[in-house]
Amino acid sequence: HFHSVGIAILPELTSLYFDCHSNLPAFLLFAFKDTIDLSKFPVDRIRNFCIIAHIDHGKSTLADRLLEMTGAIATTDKNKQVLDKLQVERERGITVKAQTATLIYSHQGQQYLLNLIDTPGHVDFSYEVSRSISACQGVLLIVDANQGIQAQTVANFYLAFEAQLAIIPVINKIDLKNADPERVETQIEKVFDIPREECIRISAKLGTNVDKVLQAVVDRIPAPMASTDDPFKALVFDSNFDHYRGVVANIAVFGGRVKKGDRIVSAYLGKTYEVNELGLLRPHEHPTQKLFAGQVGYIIAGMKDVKEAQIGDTLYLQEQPVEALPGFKPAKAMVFAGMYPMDQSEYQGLRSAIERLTLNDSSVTVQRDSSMALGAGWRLGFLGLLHMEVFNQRLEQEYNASVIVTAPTVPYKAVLSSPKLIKEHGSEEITIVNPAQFPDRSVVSEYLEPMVLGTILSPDTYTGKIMTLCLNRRGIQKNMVYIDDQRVMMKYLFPLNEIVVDFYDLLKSLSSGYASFDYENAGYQAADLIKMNILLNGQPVEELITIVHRGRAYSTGKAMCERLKDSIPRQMFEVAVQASIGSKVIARETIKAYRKNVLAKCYGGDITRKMKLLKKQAEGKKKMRRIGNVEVPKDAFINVLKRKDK
Ligand SMILES: Nc1nc2c(ncn2[C@@H]2O[C@H](COP(=O)(O)OP(=O)(O)OP(=O)(O)O)[C@@H](O)[C@H]2O)c(=O)[nH]1
Repeated sequence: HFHSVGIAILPELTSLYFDCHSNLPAFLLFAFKDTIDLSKFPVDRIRNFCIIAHIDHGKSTLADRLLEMTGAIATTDKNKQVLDKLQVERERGITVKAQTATLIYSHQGQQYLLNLIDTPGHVDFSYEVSRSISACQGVLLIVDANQGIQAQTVANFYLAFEAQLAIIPVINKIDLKNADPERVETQIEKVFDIPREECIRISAKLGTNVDKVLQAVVDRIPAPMASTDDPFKALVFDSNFDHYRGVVANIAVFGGRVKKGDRIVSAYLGKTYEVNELGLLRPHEHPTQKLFAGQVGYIIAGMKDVKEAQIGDTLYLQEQPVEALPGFKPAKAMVFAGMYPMDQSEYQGLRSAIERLTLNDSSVTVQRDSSMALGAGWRLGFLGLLHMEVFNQRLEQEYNASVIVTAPTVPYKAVLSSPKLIKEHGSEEITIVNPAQFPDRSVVSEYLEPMVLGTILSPDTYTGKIMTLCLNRRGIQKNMVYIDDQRVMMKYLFPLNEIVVDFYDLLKSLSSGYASFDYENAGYQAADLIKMNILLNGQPVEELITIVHRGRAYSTGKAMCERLKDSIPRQMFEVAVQASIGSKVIARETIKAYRKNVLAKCYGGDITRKMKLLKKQAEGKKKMRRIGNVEVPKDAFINVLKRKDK
């Protein structure tokens, strides 16, 4: 038996041998390390938890330390943010997709199986947090010892609190010079009503007190309520797509057991599949023979599309049907934008890139769309603007696709008054995700706009500026409380449209980075809305059709024209930039003519330099969209919406 194992894993053995200076212990160590007998972990020695926090408070760093301390990964400098696998995640230093890892931890002579789910901190991805929470019994709520409680700390706390999970407050970054754990403990007592004695002070970076976190996980988080004697029942809490093996679903087993070869049914679609592979995520896939009640792992069962492994779906054995678990609400798209290929010849390529990317992100909604100006394309729905930017960046980076993205819009509603239209749509109320299709006032009895309840936390020195900003964005203050002697928490009701593009950036800059913001859906409200067109030399620009509040039409139109003037380079002729409502022009700017001669820099006849410059100019042009005879840089469509409130 040893011989066969030894040959199969020789490279690992060699390196272990050098570490240990003795062949045999290394050999045994590896042999033990690689075989996990899951049946040795009865339910009472399993803990399922996730780490939740405001962005950058150190979730991923703490996850790395926990993985290292339990031997799931080696202690090297290379293991920074091991769970952040995507290129965008590493570049932007943010977690976009929740990841799972199983750890084996020895505590007071017992071995425990700990399932850790790392979650993203940004508001756009709070949907990932709520689904991670549904697979857990407890959370580590991380708070930065310097920054204290922030908006997402509050939002995430309530997600865990409402799900009745055990909450372990962890104060991170105590190594920082300005760390003030005392003050953070006061905030935790005041805002969350958790006694300060329950807080664990750590430095995830240096590893200080991280062992106490592991102990607390075992001592304070209850074991899952699940029994291996029940019929098999599992919750799909995440899924992703692998080109070779199909859908890999992450599951939390709520009862019974499942093994390779079993025939399972997805409750949502009622389809039957055969289990090809299953196992743990440590954090890389680690196949096992079975998965038992209480455990968290992955399963591959020949599903061809992530839609077959719906998040929140229940899996059960074909011969033992069970009642489906409650599941959870599907993610709701809050921001819509059109996506079109730069050139219609790239349509097929872009289609397959979008298809492949959405295979892995089921929260993006895709509808085919077409426009006179842009040709055939799609209208995509995202959870927020960052989500949209990340998706766009992934399209460009991972699939080398070049796309035109139209100005983002929120889902408005209209209550129709025309019986003909009501019949056509099959209902009185319609949702409008494409401003070009905004119905005229004459056929509508009421327009409705989506609202959100925003939470802002900030040092009180910025309160005045923040209140002015909120007022400018049609915000209505609902509440304001002090969470300690210097910091305030404010609640505002906003139209989603007013905060979706740049509110967060402005809030950050006017508070020197100290204020934080989060929001949740707050239904719809009636609003006086109109459609505004932007024209370039008299030609309407479809990407820039905007729905505005009537009272804002003039100022928004003026600001958009001004910004468009700044984003469009001068052309060889004069360009008029206009905003209009119906046929009435409400604002105008002029871009003066200018002749750009790229060859002016070349003296004489160096032909290769000349060719190089011409090529560079042609590449620059590819990033431009031609409207009438005007060249517009493709990022102008989004930049033009970003306001510069004072
Ligand atoms: N000084 C100090 N820095 C830390 C500590 N823990 C994390 N950091 C740093 O804080 C920054 C953010 O840490 P991450 O672990 O990426 O934070 P996160 O909460 O996972 O961030 P998101 O995934 O984007 O929500 C990184 O630069 C870390 O190096 C700590 O204990 N001390």
